[in-house]
Amino acid sequence: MVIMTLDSLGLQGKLIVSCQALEHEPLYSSFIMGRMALAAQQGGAAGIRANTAEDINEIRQQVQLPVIGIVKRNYGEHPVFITPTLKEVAELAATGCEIVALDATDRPRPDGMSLSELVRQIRQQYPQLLLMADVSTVEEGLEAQRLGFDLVSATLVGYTEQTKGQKLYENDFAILKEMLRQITAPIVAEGNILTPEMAARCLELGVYSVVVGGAITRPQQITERFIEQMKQRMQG
Ligand SMILES: CC(=O)N[C@H](C=O)[C@@H](O)[C@H](O)[C@H](O)COP(=O)(O)O
Repeated sequence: MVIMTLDSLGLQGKLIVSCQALEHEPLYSSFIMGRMALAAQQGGAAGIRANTAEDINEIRQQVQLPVIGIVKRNYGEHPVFITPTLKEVAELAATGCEIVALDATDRPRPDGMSLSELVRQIRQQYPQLLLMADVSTVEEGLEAQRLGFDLVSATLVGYTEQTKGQKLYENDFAILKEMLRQITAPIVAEGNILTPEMAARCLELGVYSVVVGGAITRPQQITERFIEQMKQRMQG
């Protein structure tokens, strides 16, 4: 078993492209996500973030880049859906992905396991995996650091009850700045990074890596933004 260090993956200062499409989305297909990843690699991405073992297996056939794996799974009405339990971690470990990202918010998990116990069990069973904490607040980031996560990502800013309506880029990435001030673990900028300028700004602020999803791999979102700008210009 090869134990990777984070630095050996070459993600520092680089772009990671999230290639995800859920069941209700037009590009829902492992084949298409594999090709999205290939396009990202050709464009110079240093890593890929992807959802489900099926997509990751296809992506790993197409590209040689490190993969951050997640499994989005809904347990009833439960709000925690990014790699919620050990079951999803086991599915990801089987793909050989280098990093597993999981919900590290302070919300209860669907199986009732605490975050610290989950991390303990993952470290014991899958010592080869690097762990990324998807958080929504500075406090959650600090707790993730305390639990020994290898990376802390702002993925869930705006997506929890506590942060509803917030956008990561607001006030020149104020939350990110606060995370960088208080947390010494590598910080990842992820979520609503819509332009190359925003990605560059995050790096300038000192994040370890930037993850961009929809602005590169969700054409329905990209189309909407074009239309919105065009409408605004013609009305204004
Ligand atoms: C909140 C949530 O479910 N985030 C997910 C996490 O993997 C993905 O749907 C996002 O696409 C990803 O975080 C990248 O963000 P954006 O697509 O905004 O660049």
